[in-house]
Amino acid sequence: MQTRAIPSAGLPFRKMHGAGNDFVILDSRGMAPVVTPALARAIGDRHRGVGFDQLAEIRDGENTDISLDFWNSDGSRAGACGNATRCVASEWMAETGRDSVTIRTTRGVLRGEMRGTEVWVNMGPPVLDWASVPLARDVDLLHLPIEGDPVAVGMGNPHAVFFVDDIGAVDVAARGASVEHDPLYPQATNVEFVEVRSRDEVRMRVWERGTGITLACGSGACAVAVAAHQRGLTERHIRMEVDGGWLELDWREDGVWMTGPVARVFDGVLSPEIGA
Ligand SMILES: N[C@H](CCC[C@H](N)C(=O)O)C(=O)O
Repeated sequence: MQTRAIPSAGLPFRKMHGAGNDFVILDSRGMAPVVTPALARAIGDRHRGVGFDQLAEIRDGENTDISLDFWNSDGSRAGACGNATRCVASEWMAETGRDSVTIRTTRGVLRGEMRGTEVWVNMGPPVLDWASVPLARDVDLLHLPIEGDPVAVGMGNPHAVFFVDDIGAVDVAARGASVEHDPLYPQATNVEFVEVRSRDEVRMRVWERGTGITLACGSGACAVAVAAHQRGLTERHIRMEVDGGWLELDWREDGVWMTGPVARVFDGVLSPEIGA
């Protein structure tokens, strides 16, 4: 795809948090996209760039209000990013005064809407067939042949959800890094660890594919809500404590809906040298 160069005046960006999941957001509406894998890595470098969990590039809608592309800090694409979707949906509705938004992503059209003061986003239905997660072969998604008996769920990106008795005892970095590249996941996977506290509340910690430990992961939270309900552990509507705060998930007929805190942190301008 044809990308444009960073203008000599620099590239404006916005830094936002969604429950501590942190994003650099670029707005390329009306222009060619600017992000390449190398630029994503440069901006994502916390010493030489800005640092982020994901980079989100807003693009013109295609029969939608807007489109969104997501990148990880290692330069790979993230097929879904629930918390950045909530951040952008919230900003767009505040700017336009509208109470709903449609967003095209690589997994299809997502919808955000205001419910009172809360911004809810429908992250779409879970993907529950092995080839589309994707997994390498036909296995029982509810009991993967990986130590720790995880559940596989696709939310536009792959997830492996582990249920544990004591989340404080899990070495998220060590386990996450090894499961991320398990051969059962040909495109690698995001890895979630979950302690179920009641039928409506869980605690979750996450290792993100291409990024590492983050304070929250929206698509991961959706995958956890689906996995926990499928295992018979929780209701369809739950509260989830993550390292960066609380999310609320509601698995309905039309998809997994999610809400939680969003924060605008700062606006800045990247110098053209960042891409050099
Ligand atoms: N933080 C994101 C998910 C990033 C997933 C990414 N690490 C991938 O490669 O799939 C979220 O809120 O959904």
